Amino acid sequence: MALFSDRLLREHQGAWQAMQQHRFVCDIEQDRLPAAVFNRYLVFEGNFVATAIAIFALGVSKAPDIRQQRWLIGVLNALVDTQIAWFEQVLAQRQVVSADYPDDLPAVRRFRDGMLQVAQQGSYAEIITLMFGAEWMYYHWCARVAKQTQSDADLRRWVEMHAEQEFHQQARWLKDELDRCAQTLSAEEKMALSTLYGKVLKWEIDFHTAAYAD
Ligand SMILES: Cc1ncc(CO)c(N)n1
Repeated sequence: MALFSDRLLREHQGAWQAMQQHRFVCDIEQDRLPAAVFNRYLVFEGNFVATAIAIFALGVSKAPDIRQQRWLIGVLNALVDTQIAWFEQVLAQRQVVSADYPDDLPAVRRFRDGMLQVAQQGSYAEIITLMFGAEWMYYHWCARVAKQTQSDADLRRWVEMHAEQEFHQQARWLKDELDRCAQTLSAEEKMALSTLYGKVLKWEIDFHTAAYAD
């Protein structure tokens, strides 16, 4: 049986490829991402991790049963403990001060507010679509790029964190969970999720472009 998640990937192949071949991704793959771009990305990305915590928390509150809640709380723990701690340490060590960077760039705001608004107002299936959109895409480029060298140790660690088994399983769980949700959705609801998935990829592309000041 054709999986709904695979249908989304197929329907948005163009945006998927644009993200996989994004300047940011290719610069990392070729070990030529300017440190200033990475620092700027770290500020935006650190803020997004805080948003992701809010999104997953809304997922916990809207989840159909304890099985999903147990898993999502595990994800929340990883974000709250491992990821947030990593940002605090890396930003301090690189002497990156968040206040020195713009906090109102349209592309960064659109991604954050778009994701958060859907999570607040939308269904559990919409939340799973958001995070499947973000994580499955991210795992794929990080797994590819991790085969190459990153001279910046912090950048190397960041890529590894998203190419590792634990993150792969997290992204995989979202894919399976989306397929499980889709079994009980109407054709119209599935069409709406496909549109949402396309928006997430578009927001992601623009978010990554915003790391470049030019
Ligand atoms: C911007 C962005 N998209 C997706 C992921 C994957 O969780 C991430 N960490 N950051």
